[in-house]
Amino acid sequence: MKFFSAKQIYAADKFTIEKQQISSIDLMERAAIQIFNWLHVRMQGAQVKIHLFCGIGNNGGDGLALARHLKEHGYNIEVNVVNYSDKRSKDFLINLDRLKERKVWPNFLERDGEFTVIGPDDIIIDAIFGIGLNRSPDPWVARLIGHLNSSGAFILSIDIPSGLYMDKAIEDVNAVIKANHVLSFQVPKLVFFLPETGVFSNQWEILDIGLDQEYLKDTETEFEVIGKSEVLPMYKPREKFSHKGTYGHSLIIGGSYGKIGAVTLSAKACLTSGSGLVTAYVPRCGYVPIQTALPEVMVITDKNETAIGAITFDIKPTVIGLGIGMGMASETGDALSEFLETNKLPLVIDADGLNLLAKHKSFLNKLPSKTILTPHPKELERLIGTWKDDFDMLKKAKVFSKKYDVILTIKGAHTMTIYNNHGYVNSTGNPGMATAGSGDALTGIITGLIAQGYEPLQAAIFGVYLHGMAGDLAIEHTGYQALTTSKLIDNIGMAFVDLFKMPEPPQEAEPQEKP
Ligand SMILES: NC(=O)C1=CN([C@@H]2O[C@H](COP(=O)(O)OP(=O)(O)OC[C@H]3O[C@@H](n4cnc5c(N)ncnc54)[C@H](O)[C@@H]3O)[C@@H](O)[C@H]2O)[C@H](O)CC1
Ligand SMILES: [K+]
Repeated sequence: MKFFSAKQIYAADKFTIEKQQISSIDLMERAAIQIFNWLHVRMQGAQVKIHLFCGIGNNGGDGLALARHLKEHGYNIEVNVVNYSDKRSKDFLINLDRLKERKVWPNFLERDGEFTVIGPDDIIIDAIFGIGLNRSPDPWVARLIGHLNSSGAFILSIDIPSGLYMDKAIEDVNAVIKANHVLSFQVPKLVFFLPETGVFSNQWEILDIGLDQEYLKDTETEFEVIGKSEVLPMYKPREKFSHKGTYGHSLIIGGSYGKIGAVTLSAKACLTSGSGLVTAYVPRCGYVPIQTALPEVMVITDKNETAIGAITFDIKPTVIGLGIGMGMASETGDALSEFLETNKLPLVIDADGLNLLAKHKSFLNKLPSKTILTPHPKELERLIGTWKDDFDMLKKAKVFSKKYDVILTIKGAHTMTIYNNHGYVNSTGNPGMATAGSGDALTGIITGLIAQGYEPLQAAIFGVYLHGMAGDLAIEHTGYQALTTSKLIDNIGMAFVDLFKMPEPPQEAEPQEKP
């Protein structure tokens, strides 16, 4: 699914209105009915106090239309208009009139007014700002937002938590609604996935308001979210008359004294993701542990006992995964430098491999095109320098990726793969995966996919998805805390199987229009 900019969403509205021959107020009504149905299915008429806070734009208009439906179904509502500007939108005004016709009189909140008391068991509907926010809220609106956040009430945000911008960082974290749940229209918003802004939406879901599918399909976007429907077409089925040579030979280079386990995990993940053959290249101290732990994996040892001192081998691998547990010894750096001079094989580089690239920036010019780098944020910082905020980070990552023609897979709650000015945001994975060796497994999976003939960019995107899905399947038996990388690797097979599972049918009753 794509991430659209606010401008593209407005264009989608316009396109839909023209094509479906409806008016903008009809689209707003659809949006409000969807939200009403969502609430009504869950609340079943419960008389919990619902405080609606509506701005003066179309987000506020959605809130007013929702208030009307709630009123008509006997809910216990109180409507507040957050009167932050006199430039009220047309559809806001139409819905204000429709509400007044039903004898609902909103409170108009002004700069110097008092705010209503809200109990912790009440519900707040946040319809103050939507995707149209373009400057910081006035201090009194920020104060109101703080009042709502500290009320302890459940906050349901319409479209986006008020105070979040669609395309830039927050200036004042105290002027953003902390939503318990967000009902967002038609498409996910990039800010739900970025670490600094994602924290304002505890949970979110998308409501279909019938925007034109053709427009959504044909419009190019800078970022997209990667789910099952995006990776399924990438999957390469196994051929009946194939043999292990068909699926490539991966070489995993890394390890140092005390960190042989990293290579073991990576090699195992590589094998499990389908690489035909896997060889580990490790210092001598790694020979016995890897041969013992992984009988399927071949081992080549370095001349040195405890750290890699020369990267030379007489096998012909398809792809190399490099850097896990490798350490930063100066002779290892020299070995990497020499290796990069002549290497033409596709590379996946992680951990100390990345730290060595950051330490010797000249190495970056020696990387084959479309080398995959898999940094976590600290490793990324060493490569691209510091950033002001998430948007700045994405900008710098794109510049870096372009400069060196590398694929950047930036690890996090929503791992993002950046290449060719485009970002692919992963949707699988869970906090249990913040555990030792998780990244080593990812390197192994991506390497294993390249071995089988996946293009590097596809291997990075698909590998990240499978890694997250394996983690998601594993926690069903372990919970977050007890998830180990070994257990994640044990679930890679089922992550492939899951690609072909149909989604479960919805459990809820069908939402209804008005009775
Ligand atoms: N296709 C859809 O997704 C639909 C979405 N709908 C809803 O419409 C809003 C977007 O509405 P818009 O009027 O463009 O913006 P806002 O409601 O966010 O209103 C902001 C309003 O105020 C001005 N403004 C911006 N920042 C400030 C500020 N700091 N202080 C004062 N005023 C400010 C700005 O110029 C706007 O005019 C979307 O989120 C959905 O909720 C439709 O209802 C259906 C289709
Ligand atoms: K909102």
